[in-house]
Amino acid sequence: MAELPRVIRDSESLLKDIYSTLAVSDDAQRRLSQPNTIIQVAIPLRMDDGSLQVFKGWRAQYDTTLGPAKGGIRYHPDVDAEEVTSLAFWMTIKNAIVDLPFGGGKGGICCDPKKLSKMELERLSRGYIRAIKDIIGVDRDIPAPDVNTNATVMSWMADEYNHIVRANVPGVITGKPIGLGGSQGRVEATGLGALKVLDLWAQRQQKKPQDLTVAVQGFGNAGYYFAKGAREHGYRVVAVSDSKGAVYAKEGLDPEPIWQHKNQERELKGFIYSDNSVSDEQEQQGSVEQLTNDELLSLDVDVLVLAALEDQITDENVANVNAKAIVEIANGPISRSADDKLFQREIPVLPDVLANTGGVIVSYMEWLQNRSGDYWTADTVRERLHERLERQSERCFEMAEKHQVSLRQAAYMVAIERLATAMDHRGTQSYFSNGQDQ
Ligand SMILES: NC(=O)C1=CN([C@@H]2O[C@H](COP(=O)(O)OP(=O)(O)OC[C@H]3O[C@@H](n4cnc5c(N)ncnc54)[C@H](O)[C@@H]3O)[C@@H](O)[C@H]2O)C=CC1
Ligand SMILES: O=C(O)CCC(=O)C(=O)O
Repeated sequence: MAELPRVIRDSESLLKDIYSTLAVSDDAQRRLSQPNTIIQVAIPLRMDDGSLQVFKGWRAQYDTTLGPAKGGIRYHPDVDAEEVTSLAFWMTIKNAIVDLPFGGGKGGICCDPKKLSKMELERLSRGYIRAIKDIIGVDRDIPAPDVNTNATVMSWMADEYNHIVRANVPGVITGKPIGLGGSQGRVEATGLGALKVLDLWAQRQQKKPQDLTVAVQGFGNAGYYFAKGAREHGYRVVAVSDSKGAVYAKEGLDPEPIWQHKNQERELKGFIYSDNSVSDEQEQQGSVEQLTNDELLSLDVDVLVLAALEDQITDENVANVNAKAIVEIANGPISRSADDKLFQREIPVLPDVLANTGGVIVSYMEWLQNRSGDYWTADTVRERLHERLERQSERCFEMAEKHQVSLRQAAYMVAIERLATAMDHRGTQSYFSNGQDQ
């Protein structure tokens, strides 16, 4: 990569503002401006028809001052070195915000998993681990799920790593299935963590869930659990979308039958017309409409939740946003300049680096449980998740009020204060997760 990754170029003005408010040493500023390690690997895959394809994969470790790198693995046709580096930067920031003893990493394979059979997917996942085995490890870099990867993929990966090192090391990967070292509560943690952050923010604004309408872009793992939990907490979820389209009901949707439909058909489209599993309530209302993705993004709702991918709100469509507040569950769904425009319009954004930390927090708990061999109940996981989110969200809310800045800027300030202090204490001869002394 000839120049700095886009996320760093885009964050330049945000970081500059932070450096002018907080006393951040020049050394720490320089360190934060460059990724630590990024490797590109080739993964040969024998296809079911006997042919050979070679896939490109990456693992980036942006910074490991606070601990081993931590972050998910994404399977998507758009994955490239720049994307994983940006995502690893955000992991560095978010792990620092919620005070985890981890640095930031992210990985991915450029592929379309929908076009691979289950056996091909397993061989590809195992091949990826063989290719990156030297830079991961329970105290080095701990991958986890992200877009298009799940607990089954994580169990293949952990199993492959165990074969390589000839030992059972469940803590090298988190997000595994329960029974194979997975933690209670990990699958739903990202969506429910974001809901907790929204609850805390709404409480502070003296807003009640019953008075708030919600639209969710991205009805995948995170979006589904968010929508389900939001409905249970009393919010009115009026719309959800996936990559092919959206459904809308003014009176509110029940996410459960929509999720069943999506799992059967692999898309939301056609939900109301072809599906018998529609809830009684929806049937009585008979009012579920199909919308385009663009229409969902411009709905006049109290809360728009972005739970799909990066760059969904940009200069091109930010003027169409009619929501009163936005929650980012996806990483980087709002471009930097669109974010500035939302701030000028006084539309608060609960930023990704705080709102989507539920997943990595429960991954941390899984890692702790794997290391101790002592497994916790779902209640214990939930209580600890809520307690950490309450403490760290309050810190961000207070920082925003004290400095009269956006919640994103406040969250970055919390992270950079922690990172810079650790970097200054640590000095320049740091051990890096790639195993090299620098
Ligand atoms: N799974 C996790 O633990 C975490 C996920 N995230 C982020 O949350 C986001 C979603 O992750 P998952 O739910 O795990 O992925 P997923 O793959 O389960 O779901 C993504 C959903 O977004 C939909 N989608 C894609 N493009 C869309 C578009 N243009 N409009 C509407 N929907 C679209 C897909 O159809 C799919 O339903 C990603 O950005 C991920 O990085 C962040 C933190 C943790
Ligand atoms: O669970 C983890 O370790 C990280 C999840 C992730 O990739 C993310 O928060 O974006």
